[in-house]
Amino acid sequence: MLKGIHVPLVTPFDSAGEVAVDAIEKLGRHVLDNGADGLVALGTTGEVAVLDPEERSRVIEACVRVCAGRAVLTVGVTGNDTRSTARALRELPEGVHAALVTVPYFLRPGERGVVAHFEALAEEAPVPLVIYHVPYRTGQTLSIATLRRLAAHPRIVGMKYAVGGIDQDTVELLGEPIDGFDVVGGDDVLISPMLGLGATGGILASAHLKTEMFANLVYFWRTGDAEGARLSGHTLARLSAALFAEPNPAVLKGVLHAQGLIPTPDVRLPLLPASAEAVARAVAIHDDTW
Ligand SMILES: O=C(O)C1=N[C@H](C(=O)O)C[C@H](O)C1
Repeated sequence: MLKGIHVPLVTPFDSAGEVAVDAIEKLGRHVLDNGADGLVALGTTGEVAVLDPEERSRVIEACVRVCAGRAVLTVGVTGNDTRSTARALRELPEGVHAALVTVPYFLRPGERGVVAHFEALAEEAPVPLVIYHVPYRTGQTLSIATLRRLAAHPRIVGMKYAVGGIDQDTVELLGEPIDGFDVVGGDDVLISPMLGLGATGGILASAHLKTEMFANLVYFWRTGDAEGARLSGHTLARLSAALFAEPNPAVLKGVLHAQGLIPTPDVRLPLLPASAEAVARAVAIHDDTW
């Protein structure tokens, strides 16, 4: 289900600070036209934490319209308590294909708690689950044994793996692929080595830009063109590093606005707008990338 490039859409705001639904649709169509395999609504990049429930629904509905009949739509469902996360999952509308569910953050319930959480959610969810494993944000590490146990669940179909590096666990996890379970990269700068090790794709904020090149990167690794993959991987990593120079998605929104793809570069507090220098640097690297 999670093969190729999936773009976690930013949530554009208009000049009055409201969610710009038209811009979501325009941007979603733009990245799909340029080779993305799917969209992710309400990711970290979509500033899910600062949207109220009604805004979240409007974002999901816009993405359902964009993806209908043409692409995979995954929706981020955040929460660190099992009951309210299960409720949010049950409320997902038709047209959503999978839910990206974060390992419970901040509480640090331990590995057994994490397994119990996901097993309970998998029973209730109307769509398959993709686990978002990002220990530097959640504060909860997971062993290989736990990852494999979760992967064996028939309703858990993949994992966005973003541990901030590539270590022995990464190599072990990708070294023995599990049938029906896709591991996708979620640390943008590391996507090329992750694909080289066997990740099936990526959920990458950076892929709003140079989407076709990101799609080609997946294709190069899949078809064994190591030279092409290495070259585009290094080039795209430079772009990603510039986009993540300040807290995501501030710089990315600055670049998308500079390109006329979203009406304002605005983010909501506690995020601050990107500095002019960071945006100018990312624009320069972007314009120099092919
Ligand atoms: O929203 C997402 O999904 C992503 N969030 C990550 C982050 O903000 O740290 C980055 C990744 O590109 C996708």
